[in-house]
Amino acid sequence: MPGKRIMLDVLEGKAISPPPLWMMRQAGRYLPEYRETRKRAGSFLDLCYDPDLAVEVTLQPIERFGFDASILFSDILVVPNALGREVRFEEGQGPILKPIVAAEIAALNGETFHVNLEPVYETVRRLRAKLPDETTLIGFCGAPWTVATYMIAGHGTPDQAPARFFAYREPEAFARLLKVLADHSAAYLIRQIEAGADVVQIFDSWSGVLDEASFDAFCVGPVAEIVRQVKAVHPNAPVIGFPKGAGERYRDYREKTGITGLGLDWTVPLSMAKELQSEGAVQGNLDPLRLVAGGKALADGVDAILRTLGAGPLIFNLGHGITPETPVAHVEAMVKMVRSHR
Ligand SMILES: Cc1c2[nH]c(c1CCC(=O)O)Cc1[nH]c(c(CCC(=O)O)c1C)Cc1[nH]c(c(CCC(=O)O)c1C)Cc1[nH]c(c(C)c1CCC(=O)O)C2
Repeated sequence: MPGKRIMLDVLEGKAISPPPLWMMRQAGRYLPEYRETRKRAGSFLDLCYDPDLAVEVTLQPIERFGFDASILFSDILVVPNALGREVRFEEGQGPILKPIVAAEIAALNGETFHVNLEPVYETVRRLRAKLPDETTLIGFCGAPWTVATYMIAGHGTPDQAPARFFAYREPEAFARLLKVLADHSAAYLIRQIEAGADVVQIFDSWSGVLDEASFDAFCVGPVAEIVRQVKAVHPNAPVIGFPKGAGERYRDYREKTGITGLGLDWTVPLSMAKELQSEGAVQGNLDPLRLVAGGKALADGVDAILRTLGAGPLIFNLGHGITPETPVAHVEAMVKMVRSHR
């Protein structure tokens, strides 16, 4: 059926064979054409805020591989940046922010939030106009907990100890930070939907470092609040939640947050993924390192997912972002394997 966005059918609970396919971080450094465009932008954030260049890199993986979905090229850290926090990306180091202290949280200022993010909305509008009809356009934001971890530490850490300490030592300031982030992230997603995003995904990359009570309070609660606010304005917009590393807590994340689709990291057992699929669409979950390795490791990984989950509502994806050292030929091989599944 020409012009049909099959990923939206899957998010309504339908099984489609072969399943729709896209990759987290599909526009990025593993692509030579991305590295070329990247050289023309000043900083990484300049690239995110330049609609001409952001549209160009968003479309690169669609043109090369014909994925079923396109994800807006941006970063989760544009939200703190638009709230007035300093954010930089250092070559080979990842993000650097000015660490926020408790006393600064009350002063976080959303007055020019949407003005600052207007280039992102413009990118979404142009993408929807340029993409093939059958390509689903995904908007996104980071979950409040994950964004807060970078705001507090000022950089990536292996276990997010600075944010966990902050949450325990300054509970009121921390709750306020999560609330500011949830409200602004919801408003940001609503604007992306109004600009043309068909689906939005909430990346909770660091949900796996929390104990049970903190997971409920810092991940589930704020994501549920975002979903509530988005659905109040756009009741039919599908929302995908990706609580990376949530383990056992994947079991009730969808129900407690109200998300439509559930993004699975590669450690989620396929037997559990199959159970989760009985409640609605799942997305995932190939280990990105199988894609780097290629050959039998890749074929076995793809095959296991398709065999176990292929008869239910599945969006084929990686279990986390593609890594820069991935050979393009391995991506081509994966696309062929998924597309030949019947
Ligand atoms: C935690 C997080 C961030 N950003 C993001 C997350 C959540 C997903 C995840 O866990 O990976 C989300 C993100 N970042 C980027 C996208 C683009 C859309 C896509 O293709 O998926 C998305 C969805 C581009 C990017 N974001 C970044 C790059 C690389 C920077 C460059 O090209 O110079 C890209 C393409 C930089 C970034 N941005 C961030 C980090 C930690 C880094 C450095 C590590 C790295 O380089 O991979 C924060």
